[in-house]
Amino acid sequence: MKDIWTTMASMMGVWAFCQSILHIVFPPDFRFASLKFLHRLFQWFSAYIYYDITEIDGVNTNELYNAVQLYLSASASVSGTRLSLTRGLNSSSITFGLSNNDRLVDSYKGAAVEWEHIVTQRQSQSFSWRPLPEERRGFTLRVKKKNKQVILDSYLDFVMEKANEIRRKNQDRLLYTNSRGGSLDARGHPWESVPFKHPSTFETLAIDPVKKAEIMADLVDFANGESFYRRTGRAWKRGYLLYGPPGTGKSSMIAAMANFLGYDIYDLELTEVNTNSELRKLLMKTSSKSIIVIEDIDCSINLANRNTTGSGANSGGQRNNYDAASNGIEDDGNSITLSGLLNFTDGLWSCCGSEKIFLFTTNHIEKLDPALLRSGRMDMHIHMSYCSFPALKILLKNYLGFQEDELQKELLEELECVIDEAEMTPADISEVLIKKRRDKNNAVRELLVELKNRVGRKRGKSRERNGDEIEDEEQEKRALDSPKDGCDQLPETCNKKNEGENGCDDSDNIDEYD
Ligand SMILES: Nc1ncnc2c1ncn2[C@@H]1O[C@H](COP(=O)(O)OP(=O)(O)OP(=O)(O)O)[C@@H](O)[C@H]1O
Ligand SMILES: [Mg+2]
Repeated sequence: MKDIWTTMASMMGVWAFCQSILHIVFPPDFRFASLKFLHRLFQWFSAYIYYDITEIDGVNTNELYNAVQLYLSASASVSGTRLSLTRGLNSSSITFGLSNNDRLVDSYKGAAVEWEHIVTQRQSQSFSWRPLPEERRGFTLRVKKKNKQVILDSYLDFVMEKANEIRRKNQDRLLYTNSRGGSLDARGHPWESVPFKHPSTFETLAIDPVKKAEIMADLVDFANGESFYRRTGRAWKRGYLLYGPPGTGKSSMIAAMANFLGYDIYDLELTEVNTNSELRKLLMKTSSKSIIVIEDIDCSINLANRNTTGSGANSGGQRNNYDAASNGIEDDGNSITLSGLLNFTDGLWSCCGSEKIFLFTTNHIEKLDPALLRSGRMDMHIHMSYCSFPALKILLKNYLGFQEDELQKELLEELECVIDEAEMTPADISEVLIKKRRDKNNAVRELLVELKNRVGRKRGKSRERNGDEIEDEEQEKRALDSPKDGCDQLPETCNKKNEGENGCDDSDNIDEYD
C-alpha cells in the first residue's frame, strides 16, 4: 500500500514538472491552436455531427427551438423521468419538456437521432434592445454523418409540422375580428383576437343528417387534399355559402365547422374596410388553417352588379356601385368594390397562405351577384332551411335527451305531419324546448300545439290571400272590360319568379335583383 502511494506521488510530481515545462515552451496561443486542432481532428474521425438550436437567435426567438420543445413533449411525456411542465397563454392543456441536460432518442426514416437539452447561465448581459433571459437554453441534435442529408432535408420540416399540429390541438381556437377599422396594433397586426369557445358542433347542429354527412365529408376531403390541390394546380382553398332565413343555424354551422377542423375564424366586418388594398392586407395577415367569414354579405356592401363599376373585374381600389346613400356613408371614393371582393375570394392574393375556407352567409341569396356565387369562389351552396323532421329529432335529443324510440309513435307522427308546413326555424323550436325542458313530455306537447297553431295561422293567411287574389283578378277583369280615361296601366302583380324564401312581400329585393 505504501509503495502505491509513493509511486502515485512521484507520478504527480512528474506531471507537474511536465506541465510547467509545457507552459514555458508552448505559449497560450499555441496551446489554444493545438486544442482547436485536436478538436477538429476528433470531429474528422467522429461518426457524428452535432447541430445546436438555441432559444434566442441573435435577438429574435428561434421558432425551431419552440417547435423542437413541443415536438419532444409528445415523446417526453411517455419516457422521461424528470420533466418540465408548461401551459401556454390561450392553451387548454399542459405540455411536457425535457429538463436541463436530459437526453431523448428519436428515430426518423430509420435514422436514429439524439436530442439533448442544454441550459447554462448567461455569463454577462451583452448590449441588446430587449433584455435577454438569464439562462441560455438550446437543444443539441446529434446525428450520424451518414444520415445528415435525410435530417436536413426532411426531419426538421417534419418536426416543425408536428409541432404545429400539437400547438393547434393544445391551443384554443382563436376568433379574430377587424373591428378596429384600418388601424394596426403595436406589432402591425390588423386583427384582434379572443379565444373561440363556441360549443356548437356537428353533433348539436340540427340539420338533415344526409346533408350533414355530405358537408362533413367535403370538409374532410378539403383538409386532407393538399396533394390533390397541388396536382390539379388549384389554390388550396374552398368557398361555402350558407343561405337561409334568420335562425336556421348559419352562424352555428360556422362554429361547428371551425370546431370540427380545428381552424381559427377570421370574422371579417366588411363595413370596417375602406379600400380594396386594406382588404388585401387583411387577407395577407390571415393564417393557414383558418375560416374567413363574411356574415350577412348582402347587408355589408351593395353586390348587385360588378359591371356598374365600369372598370372591369380587376380594378382594385376604384370607385364602384357602393350605394353610399343607402348605407348612410359619405361616398368619398374610398370604398371597397365588388371586384375587390371577387379578387379577395378567388384572385391571386386569395391563395397567400394555404388551407383556407371562405364562408359567406346571407338571408337573401337572390341579392348576390352570380360572379360571387360561381364555383371556385363559393364551391358549395348550403341551404339552411326551416326545421325538418330529421332535424327536429336532433333537437329533441339535444334539448330534452329523448332518443327516437322513447317518444310515443303517435306523437312523432303528428309532429312529422305539421313540421314542414309550420316553417318554424330551429332557433324558434329551441326556444320552446328551452322554456319547457324541465317537463320533457309536456315540452313536446307544447311544441306540437305551437306547430299546429302556426299551420292554422298560415292556412288562414293563405285563404285570405287567395280570397284577395280572386277579388283582384275580378277587379282587373272589370277594369279591362271598361277602361277609364287615363287609366291604361295593368294593376301591379306579385312577381312570382323572384319570390324569395320569405315570400314576395320584400319588394326591395326583387327590384334590386331585376
Ligand atoms: N340548425 C340548428 N341546429 C341547432 N341549433 C340551432 C340551429 N339553428 C339555430 N339554432 C339555435 O338558434 C340560435 C340562432 O342560430 P344562428 O345564430 O346560428 O342562426 P343564423 O342562421 O345565423 O341567424 P341569422 O341569419 O339571424 O344570423 C343558436 O343559438 C342556436 O342555438
Ligand atoms: Mg348568424
